[in-house]
Amino acid sequence: MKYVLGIDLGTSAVKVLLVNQNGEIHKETSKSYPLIQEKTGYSEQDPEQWVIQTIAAISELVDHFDGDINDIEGLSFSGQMHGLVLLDDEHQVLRNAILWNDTRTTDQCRHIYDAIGEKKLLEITKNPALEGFTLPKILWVKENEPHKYEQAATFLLPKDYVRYRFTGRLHMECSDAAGTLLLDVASQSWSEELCDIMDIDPKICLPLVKSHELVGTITEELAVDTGLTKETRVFAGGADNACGAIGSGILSEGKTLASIGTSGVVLSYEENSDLDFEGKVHYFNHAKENAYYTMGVTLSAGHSLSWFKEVFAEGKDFEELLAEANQVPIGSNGLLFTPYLAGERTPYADAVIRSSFIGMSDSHKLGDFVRAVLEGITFSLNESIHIFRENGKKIDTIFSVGGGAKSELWMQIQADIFDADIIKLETEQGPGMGAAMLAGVGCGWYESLEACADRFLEKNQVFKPNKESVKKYRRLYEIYRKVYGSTAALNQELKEFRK
Ligand SMILES: Nc1ncnc2c1ncn2[C@@H]1O[C@H](COP(=O)(O)OP(=O)(O)O)[C@@H](O)[C@H]1O
Ligand SMILES: O=C(CO)[C@@H](O)[C@H](O)COP(=O)(O)O
Repeated sequence: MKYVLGIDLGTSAVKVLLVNQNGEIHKETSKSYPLIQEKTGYSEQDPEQWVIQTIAAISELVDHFDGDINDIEGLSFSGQMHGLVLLDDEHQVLRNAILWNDTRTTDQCRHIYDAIGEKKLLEITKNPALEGFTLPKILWVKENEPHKYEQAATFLLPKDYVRYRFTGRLHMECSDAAGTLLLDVASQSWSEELCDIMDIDPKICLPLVKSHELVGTITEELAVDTGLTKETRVFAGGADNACGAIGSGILSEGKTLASIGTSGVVLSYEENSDLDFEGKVHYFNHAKENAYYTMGVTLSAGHSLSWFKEVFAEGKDFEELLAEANQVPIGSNGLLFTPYLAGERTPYADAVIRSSFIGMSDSHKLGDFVRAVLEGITFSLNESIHIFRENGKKIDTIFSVGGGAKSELWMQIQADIFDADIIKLETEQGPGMGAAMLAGVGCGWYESLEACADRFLEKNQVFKPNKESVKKYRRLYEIYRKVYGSTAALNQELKEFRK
């Protein structure tokens, strides 16, 4: 039996799947790394930690592998999007990576609009200027750390950096490059016009490769560190949401994905690059060739639950917390939560907004708060579904992945709030499975991603919406939607008191 590795470089941890030719997960490992949050709105990670923990996860997996190591034929990557990794001309990292959920770049976004105009930006990149994207981060470094910017020879996205360390080869890959705001999404090439207008040397943009492309084999050093053979083939991989889509079989029109990882995402497959959502949702290249997807993003989805657990329920694990929430009725006994811990993207592109608990009373217990957090995150994702439905998309079935899909309670809450069937696959690790599928197709096991998906992906469970619960949640959702408007101005005033 032959195997591949699917490596998902998430925000909370790197997760590695060892998958065989039938799509069965033979082994999996995970290693976490911290977020560095110097100030409110800042979010960074040390790229060296990604490399160290990826090597540690693979070598642990290899140590426990009882087969022939030569049978692990290839690997590929899925990665958290948008994060800026700057390298000097000797390929040394110049500063911590500035991540997708870092919102320090509001001024730079304004500058982009002033320089290009919203219409032109949408024409080229298909997306608005949002704080999380990479171009505003490059401009922030240029303005605030000019000495670092002057030394920068190139930039990379998180998984492209780890792949570079595995192979010694520098590339960027299209599905991730789409999230930089420097790519002409329709032609899948860097926009020289944008570089020119933003006064960025186009030489810092690396050659682009496709997700399934073979970029090389692992270096001798990495083979020693991981225990893999140096013949192990490395395929480019994709943005985590594009890989999550592949790993859930979102490979044709009409299919929808909900992912609850650190962020939350609702994603819809698009055949064409010429639809117009007026920038209300993100519009990126898929990791399947010549395909696209649209997507709404909740910045702090799983992150809100992890934050709550760390601050208010230290020592409890997720299962215990969710069991308490399961004792609480729909609506959390009148408690509502908005998941704006680090600002928001869809539908409110607002870096200043912060979270609220509305309706707290002295009768509320821990379980009420946990349920309110789960419901608030899911209401936020429902706002993206709302946009898709308003634009004529029929959404009656949704594939759900990410850490949040480990919980049956949360899957049922999704079914009831989204009013759609929620499908759980054999693994909740869609992005890692998508990366493994790119490697499997790259190794020639299957002639297409679709053929691979037919063999690899199996439904495990379907969560159906309950009519009574759907009705209750509709009423609550209307109340939830009023919270943003009622708290936006208050948060502007509170801004000066933040760290
Ligand atoms: N047992 C669980 N039940 C529900 N949610 C969980 C559970 N375990 C983890 N999570 C959620 O999943 C999130 C991590 O999901 P993951 O997909 O691994 O994220 P990332 O890819 O961003 O690192 C955590 O922030 C947490 O909120
Ligand atoms: O910024 C986005 C998408 O635009 C995020 O979805 C990141 O790609 C991080 O993903 P997770 O770590 O939450 O999977």
